[in-house]
Amino acid sequence: MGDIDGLEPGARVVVAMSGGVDSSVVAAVMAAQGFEVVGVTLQLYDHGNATGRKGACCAGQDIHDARQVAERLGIAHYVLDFEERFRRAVIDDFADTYAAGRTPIPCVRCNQRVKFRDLLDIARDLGAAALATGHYARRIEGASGVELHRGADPARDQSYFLFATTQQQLDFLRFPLGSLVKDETRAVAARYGLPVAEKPDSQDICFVPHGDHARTVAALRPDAAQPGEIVDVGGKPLGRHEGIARFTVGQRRKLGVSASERLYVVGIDAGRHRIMVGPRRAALCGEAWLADMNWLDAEAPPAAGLAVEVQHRYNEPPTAAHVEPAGDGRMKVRFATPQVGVAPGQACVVYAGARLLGGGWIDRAPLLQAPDEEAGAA
Ligand SMILES: Nc1ncnc2c1ncn2[C@@H]1O[C@H](COP(=O)(O)OP(=O)(O)OP(=O)(O)O)[C@@H](O)[C@H]1O
Repeated sequence: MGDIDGLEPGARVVVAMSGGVDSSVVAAVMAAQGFEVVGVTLQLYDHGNATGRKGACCAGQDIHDARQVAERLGIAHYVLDFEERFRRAVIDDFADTYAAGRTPIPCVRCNQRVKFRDLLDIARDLGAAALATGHYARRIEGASGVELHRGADPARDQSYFLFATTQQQLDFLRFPLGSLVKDETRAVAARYGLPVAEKPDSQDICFVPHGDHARTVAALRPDAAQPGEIVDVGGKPLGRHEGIARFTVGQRRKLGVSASERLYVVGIDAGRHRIMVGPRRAALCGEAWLADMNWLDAEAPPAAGLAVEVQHRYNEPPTAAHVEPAGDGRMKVRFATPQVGVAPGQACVVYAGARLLGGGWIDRAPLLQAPDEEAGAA
């Protein structure tokens, strides 16, 4: 297992332990290699709040699992109450983004605002030489600094969620699972007799029970759950919906309208609680404007018109594109092939092969065929 390079033998390392199999394996392997491992688990949310019992239900189980793994390994382990910070930095942003008709990615916000900021500071305060996580991404020492690369397991690669990582954070981080595939991780867990070796993979968004994100948003921002109209690109009503938070641009399932051809969400008008749908040709987008761009190689922002590959959604394959400054602080991406599902709020991440160069938040993604004015654009 690679990627613990640059650390002195026996150095103190903080491992971010979620209670899942991945970070448990990181802790086990680093402890076995002689590092002084300090496990830290963040209490991020608590579905047991309603019962008044702290740590009840899922979050509590994960903390319990992390504690058991730490005991088994004989390492120090701390649980930190981050609920308030996580709510402010991640959950509120998640709800606000949906309420604005956009599609959030809470995992990036969590890495950016919680794990790689507050937790990283705590690791430094604890005198650690590094903060290690169970992310599937590779960190490679390059000629001009540390580079971030896709994880070796294409089905697990999490580099997309790490696009907002700064060079300074990357210097301190370690991703020891980056060169493994998940089956290997589970085999290592079994070899070390970790109680979580068979634990199922965690759900998509840790703080959303049963994957029902619309319900979570509705509880926080009732406005996003207001019913509204579903219209075609000409503004003609086709049906009704139960809240804009149930939709993302590019969505084609569970639209609740029947049509002779397959329909996609092409726009979400939060002000009018309106979802606009259209056939594939109406859903195509040739360009996107990215805000809050983060380049990992700060010395070398790309030349105008840099030819790269971009990924505009986690589950989307990368696609050829040109990236250039838009002149207003944003970056403009021109897709070589028009794309469907370029959703404001998602990240558009720029790669050169397996190397992650940077990324930004999709701010605006105009459709190739502008819809009628009255229908309301994305
Ligand atoms: N509550 C938490 N406390 C501390 N670290 C965490 C927590 N949640 C996640 N992490 C860290 O962030 C990494 C990536 O988080 P993610 O939610 O994607 O986990 P995962 O891929 O399901 O991994 P795992 O099997 O370790 O849960 C984890 O491997 C772990 O190092």
